[in-house]
Amino acid sequence: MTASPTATRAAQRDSRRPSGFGHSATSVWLPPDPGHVDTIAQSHERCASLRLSPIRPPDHTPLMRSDLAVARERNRCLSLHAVPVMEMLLEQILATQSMVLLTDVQGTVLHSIGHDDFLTRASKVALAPGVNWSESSKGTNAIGTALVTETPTIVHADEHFVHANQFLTCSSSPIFDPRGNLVGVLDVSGDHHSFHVHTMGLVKMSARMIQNHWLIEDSHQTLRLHFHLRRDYLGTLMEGIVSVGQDGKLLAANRAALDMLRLSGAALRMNTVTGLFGVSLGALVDHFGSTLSTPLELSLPDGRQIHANARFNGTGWHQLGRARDDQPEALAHEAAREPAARDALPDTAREPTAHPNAVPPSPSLRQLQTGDARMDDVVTRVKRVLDRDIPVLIQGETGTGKEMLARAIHQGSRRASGPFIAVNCASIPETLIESELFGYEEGAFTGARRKGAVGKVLQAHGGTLFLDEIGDMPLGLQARLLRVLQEREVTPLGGTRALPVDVSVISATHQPLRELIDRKQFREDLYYRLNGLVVQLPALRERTDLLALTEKLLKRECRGRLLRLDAEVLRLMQACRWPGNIRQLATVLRTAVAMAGDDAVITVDHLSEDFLQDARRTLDEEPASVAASRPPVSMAQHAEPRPSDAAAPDGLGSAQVGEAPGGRSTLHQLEHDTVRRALAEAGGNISVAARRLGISRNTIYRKLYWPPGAGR
Ligand SMILES: Nc1ncnc2c1ncn2[C@@H]1O[C@H](COP(=O)(O)OP(=O)(O)OP(=O)(O)O)[C@@H](O)[C@H]1O
Repeated sequence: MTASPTATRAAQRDSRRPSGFGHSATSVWLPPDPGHVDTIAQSHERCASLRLSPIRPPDHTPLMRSDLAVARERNRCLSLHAVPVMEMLLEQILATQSMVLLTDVQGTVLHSIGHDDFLTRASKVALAPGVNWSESSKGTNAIGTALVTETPTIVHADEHFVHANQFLTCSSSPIFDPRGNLVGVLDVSGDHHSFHVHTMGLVKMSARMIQNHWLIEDSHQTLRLHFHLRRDYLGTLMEGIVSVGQDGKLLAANRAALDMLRLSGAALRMNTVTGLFGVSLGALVDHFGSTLSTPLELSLPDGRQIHANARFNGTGWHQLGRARDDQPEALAHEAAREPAARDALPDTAREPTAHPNAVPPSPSLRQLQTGDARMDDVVTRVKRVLDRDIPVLIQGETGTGKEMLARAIHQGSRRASGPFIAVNCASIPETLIESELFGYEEGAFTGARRKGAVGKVLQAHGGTLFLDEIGDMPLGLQARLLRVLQEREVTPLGGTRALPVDVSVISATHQPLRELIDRKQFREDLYYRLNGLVVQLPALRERTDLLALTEKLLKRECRGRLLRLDAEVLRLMQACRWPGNIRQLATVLRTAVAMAGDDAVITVDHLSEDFLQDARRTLDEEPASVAASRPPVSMAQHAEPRPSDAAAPDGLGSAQVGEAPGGRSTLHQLEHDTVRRALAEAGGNISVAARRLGISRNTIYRKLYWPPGAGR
């Protein structure tokens, strides 16, 4: 049985009955285990070495609203799976005057819900969305410390480093995505008088629920193996779950599985079901495909016995059976590799092709050209250095599509069949970047994960390593990265053997690296190693293809439905400064599509309050001349689209302006007239007209000089 929210809710209800947790019963605080005291002591040492003050109130400034919106969008999958569980968790602890918080991997609170009385007190110490609760910002606290140790953590009363936080009792559990990456923290915080011994258990169970739900949702057309060392734990939140691809490779796992298998997420993906469980995919399909199958007893490579059940998300077991029959070589190869595959050698360090739902599909470079001249130029320049071993440095504000471009470069290169490994240097806690990048040998350090792990650099072997937010890489590590790039070999932490590695490097930043060099925050030699080709992505407000991009994203969000934006919406979109760039545009459209329900037209009523405020503020502030120069938006000024118009491949306006032939304007004539008028108004300056119309110069030429029906 899978851990369904309902079943678990019942289990939780039962488990709390004897203690009377449902009413305001509290417990006496006792350190949960001997390791707890060490954890707190080590955290206090870290805080002291960071020169944090226990007395001075820490900085509570929350993120700006637009930055919080960006952080939430970045963590959309996490929120999607966590928020329903948070609500359920709150129901369980309602009587304890506490609150439930969700943070991202940097410790920034994304969502908080809770008891009204406590919310008022909590707001004084800024347990609120947008505020950062990492250890380096707030000292020892359950969220920050759980992020460092990657284990469930309680911090009670005066265990908090900062005195102002000592009225709190907090229980946190880290959350890992289906690939084993730490992505955030779930936390319950309340007044320390309301401490309850079962809170930590509830938080841990809720975190497991989030992870299992995410993993199960993410595993399409894959077989899932649910297992445990004890048969009676099958079907509980304690069971391990791994998803297996059609070629027998392991794709994802929950934390319980990784712990039982004693593997990191990256090492898991180098294994096959045969290698780890001693049974082929075909045998599993045969056994569990029958109606009355019973759990199987399987052996792990170290001899431990486990009990396993299997589930399948997809059209049916027979699909997997067919995949198995179609790929005898893959299975033979799988059988031949057996347990040796768990050694993380560089030539086996290729990731299997990621699960189709795990990462967004990579666009081609051509698909990034939607009519903006600066983007055209970026793509042209990037194409010239493809496969020439020239590192690319992508600069641009947040959300401008830096990672999307990096994926497109990888996709267009000879390395496309190799892995694309992205490392966000800003979102990994500073203390973990080194191990995350270079990996570590078993027993290399204490206080965090103790098993060995393959670093991201080695995982990218044969493919592309994407170093996002490179400007945030700590100075000390920059020297180490430079050495790896120069010598093309990596020595994991605690290891002695250097492993050769072949990666193509793309890095990205929103920071002016040259200024960082002047301020001695970025190494000049590393800069010159990374900047073979530097490209600058334009901010959305500078792009001339807002309408084309909007159409593309709207199509993506509508999934085949017919929807258009009305004139006022388009006017506001053109006025908006888009601080979150394309990411923000995508979010605004996604929300609007959802709010529109069955309506055929998106109106101002469907837009989020945040966006409306930003756009209206800009409109209020800008001089009348700027507003007057804004091009008329054709989409909104014409009749309702007919179904056949929706498929028009052109920009938003044109897709909606088709009119019946026979005396009235054709689509082409309307476009032609609009372009001519804009050109006349711009005094014949094609660049100005292009900018005002939101299309590229090339499109202007096409619209003016190509006959109707000619290819675009
Ligand atoms: N050309 C594009 N077409 C459609 N969607 C795009 C395009 N460029 C970016 N996006 C979307 O915008 C969002 C942000 O893109 P991406 O993560 O590549 O930006 P980024 O510059 O790397 O952001 P950050 O600096 O915050 O890491 C993603 O959801 C992506 O799918």
